[in-house]
Amino acid sequence: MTPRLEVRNITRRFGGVPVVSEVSLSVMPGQVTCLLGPSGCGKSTTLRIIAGVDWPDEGEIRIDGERIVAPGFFVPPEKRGTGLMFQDFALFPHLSVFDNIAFGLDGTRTEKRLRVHELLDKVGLLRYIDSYPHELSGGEQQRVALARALAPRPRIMLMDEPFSGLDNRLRDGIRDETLSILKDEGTAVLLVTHEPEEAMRMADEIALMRRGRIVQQGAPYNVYNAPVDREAAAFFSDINVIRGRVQGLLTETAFGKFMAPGQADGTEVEIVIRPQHIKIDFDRGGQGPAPSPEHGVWARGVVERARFIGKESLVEFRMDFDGSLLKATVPSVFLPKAGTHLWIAIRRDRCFVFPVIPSKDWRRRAD
Ligand SMILES: Nc1ncnc2c1ncn2[C@@H]1O[C@H](COP(=O)(O)OP(=O)(O)OP(=O)(O)O)[C@@H](O)[C@H]1O
Repeated sequence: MTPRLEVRNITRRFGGVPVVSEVSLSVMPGQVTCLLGPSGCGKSTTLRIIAGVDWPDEGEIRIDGERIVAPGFFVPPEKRGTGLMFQDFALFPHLSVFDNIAFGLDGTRTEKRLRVHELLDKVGLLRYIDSYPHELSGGEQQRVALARALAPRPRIMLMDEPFSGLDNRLRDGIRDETLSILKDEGTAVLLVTHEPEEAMRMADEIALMRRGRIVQQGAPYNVYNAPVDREAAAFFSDINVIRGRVQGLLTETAFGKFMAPGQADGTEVEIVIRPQHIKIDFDRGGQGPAPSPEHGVWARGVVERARFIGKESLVEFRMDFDGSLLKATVPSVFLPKAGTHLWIAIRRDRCFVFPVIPSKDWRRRAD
């Protein structure tokens, strides 16, 4: 199937410094792809290039297989069939809801009325058709902005942090509603966000961006459960890092030996595990032999501190093996006293093993 949007190797430099480097990504018809990454990594610049308000120094962009950007070739923004929605993409204050939505529409008055009615019905705001933006709440204005962006049936919707201006209580509801309207219209979407939860909630596909590059693209489940490196794992949640050195393909840790396939002897490796994947054996209070292996491999540690953090508790351990610290989140309120000895377990299939990359090399690797 031809991708709705295909970005091939685009690079953009400002003052000779690359801000977007060899970025390639695609969005299939009817799919939501999230461009996810920390502030300043080049997400908005990529989106602006696709929208046609900026241009790349190198690379090519196609929509439905048609070239819209290539060296020496540039289709103007209004001819690309893209819809835009930004956080501060305000409605026209002097126009009614109807006129705001009909603004970019071609066709007869009747055709426009039909389309505006259809969209206002979808966003549940038909009763406000003759109201003015200042008479609507922030969430309602957002829904009108969505209807306006969708009105001309864009081939692809480009959304830049469209929900970040909304207060927390509203945000989840509007996000879900927006997603169902976009799916209902069959619109392909490229959504820029710096929030992993938002990307996981909205995306069919996540493109993870860092220092101007896409470092991983895949379904949310895969990006979360098979991160390419430690930094990718840490972007989605708090992590534990267990350090070790490879000897004959194995690394010795508090939890026994770990396989480190493909790593040469002497290589320093990091075993990464999320705090929610660590189990605690509360029954035997760290006494006696290690518990049964059904929850994984066990090691003993002493509680350093325990805190209640909402729906769960966070327990920090100092490991007997090497004095390192590990964090575990446990459901409900369970706050063991500091100094208590406990057995804790990790499942090998929840661990990711990565070679250590010295921090000074991160930038070199990205450039
Ligand atoms: N016109 C410009 N001239 C010079 N530098 C720019 C320009 N536009 C963006 N940059 C720089 O490029 C980098 C990437 O910016 P961009 O807005 O694309 O990042 P972002 O990932 O969208 O971040 P945020 O989430 O904070 O908006 C930043 O360091 C920014 O200062």
